[in-house]
Amino acid sequence: MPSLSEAFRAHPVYLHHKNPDFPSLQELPDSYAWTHLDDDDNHTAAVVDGVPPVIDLDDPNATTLIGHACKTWGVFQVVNHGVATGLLNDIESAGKSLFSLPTHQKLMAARSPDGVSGYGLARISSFFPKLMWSEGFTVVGSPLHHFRQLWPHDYTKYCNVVVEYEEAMKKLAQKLTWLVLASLGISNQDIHWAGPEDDGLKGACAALQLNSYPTCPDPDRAMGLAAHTDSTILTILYQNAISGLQVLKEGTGWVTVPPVPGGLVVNLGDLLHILSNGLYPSVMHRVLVNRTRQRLSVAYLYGPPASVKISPHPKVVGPSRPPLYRPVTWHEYLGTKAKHFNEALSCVRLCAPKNAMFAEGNDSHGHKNNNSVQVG
Ligand SMILES: C=C1C[C@]23C[C@@]1(O)CC[C@H]2[C@@]12CCC[C@@](C)(C(=O)O1)[C@H]2[C@@H]3C(=O)O
Ligand SMILES: O=C(O)CCC(=O)C(=O)O
Ligand SMILES: [Fe+2]
Repeated sequence: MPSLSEAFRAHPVYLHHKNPDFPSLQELPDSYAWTHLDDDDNHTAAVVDGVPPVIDLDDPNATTLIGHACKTWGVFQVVNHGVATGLLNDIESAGKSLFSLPTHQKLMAARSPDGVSGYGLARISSFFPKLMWSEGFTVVGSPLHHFRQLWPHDYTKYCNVVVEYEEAMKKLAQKLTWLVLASLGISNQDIHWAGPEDDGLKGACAALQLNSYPTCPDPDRAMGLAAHTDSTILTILYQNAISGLQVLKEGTGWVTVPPVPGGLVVNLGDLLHILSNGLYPSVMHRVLVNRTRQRLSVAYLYGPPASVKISPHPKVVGPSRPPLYRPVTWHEYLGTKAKHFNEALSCVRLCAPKNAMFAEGNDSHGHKNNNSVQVG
C-alpha cells in the first residue's frame, strides 16, 4: 500500500539554492524580492468587514455554522476544541527550539529531494522564480531519526511532544471531518473508508508541517509562503500570536486570519473540494512576513488513507449536479500536485456536460461551481 512518503519519489524537488541564514541578512537579497509580476496581487489585504468565523465547538449549532463557513470562506477558526493550552505551548516551544538551531545542525536533518520528511525550504519553492522568507520542517511517520540529528541529547523530549500533538490533532481532525461531512448531509454510514464515528476515520493519513517566518528587513517586498491550497481533506493550523496568514476570498481579495488566543485555524483542502463536488472549495492561502517578530505555525495536514479513492460523494451529486472530478487517491493527487501545483485540481476535473442544468459561478480556482444547494 503506498504511503505519503512515497508520493514524492516520482517527483523529486531539487532546490538549487543554499538554505539561508536569515538572521545574517541585513537587506533583502534580490532572490527574495517579489514584485507584483511574481504574484497576482500586492501585499495590501482587502478592507473587509468580515474575517473568517470563530466557531465554538460546544455551540449546539456548530454543524450549521461550520457548513456556512465552509461554503463562504473555506476556512474558519475553532475554540473549545479540546486541545490543551499546555500542548499548544509545547509544540510552539519545540518549533522555536528547532528553528533557532545553527544552520549546519538543521541541515543534518535536511529533507532529501525525493523525500517528504525533514528540514528545508518550502517544497513549493520550485514553482516560483523568487525565494520565500521561511523555513520548514515536515514530519511524516516517526520524527526519531531526524530529531536525533537535531537534538542529540534532548530528542526524546521533542519526539514525545510531537507524538502527543499528533494524537490530539488526529482526534480533532476526525471530529471536524465528521462535522463538515454532516453539514453536507453525509453521515458516518456513507463514507466507506471510515469506521464507525466513535472508531475514528480508519487508517487516515497525516503530515505535520512546522513553519518559521523570521523577521524580515524588507517585508513589503518579501513573501513568507506563496499562495497555494493544501491537498488535504482539511488542515488544522496553530499560529502563534503574530499575524501573517491570509486567505483569498472570492469577490473580496486577500483577508488576514487574525490570531485568536487558544484558537486553531481550519483550512479546507483539495480532497474535500473533490469529495463535496466543489460545494466546499479549498481555500487559497499565503503568508506575509514582518520586520520585528518571528512568526511560527504548525500545520496538521489531514487526509484519507493514501490509497483510498476520493470522488464526489453520491449525496452531493445527482442528475442536475454531475460529478465534476474523477476519483483520485491522496497518493496520486500528491504526485499531481508535485508536478502541476495549483493546476492540480483542474488536472482531475471532468469536462462539464454542455447541458448541465445548474446555476454556475466561479470559485477562487476560476472553476465553474454550483453554490445553490442548501447545506447545514
Ligand atoms: C501531506 C503533505 C501535504 C503537503 C505535502 C505533504 O507531503 C507534506 C507537506 C504539505 C505541504 C505544506 C506546504 C504547502 C504544500 C502544498 C506543500 O508543498 O507541502 C503542502 C502539501 C499539500 O497539501 O499538497
Ligand atoms: O503558516 C501558516 O499560517 C500557513 C502554513 C501553510 O499554509 C502550510 O503549512 O500549508
Ligand atoms: Fe497551506
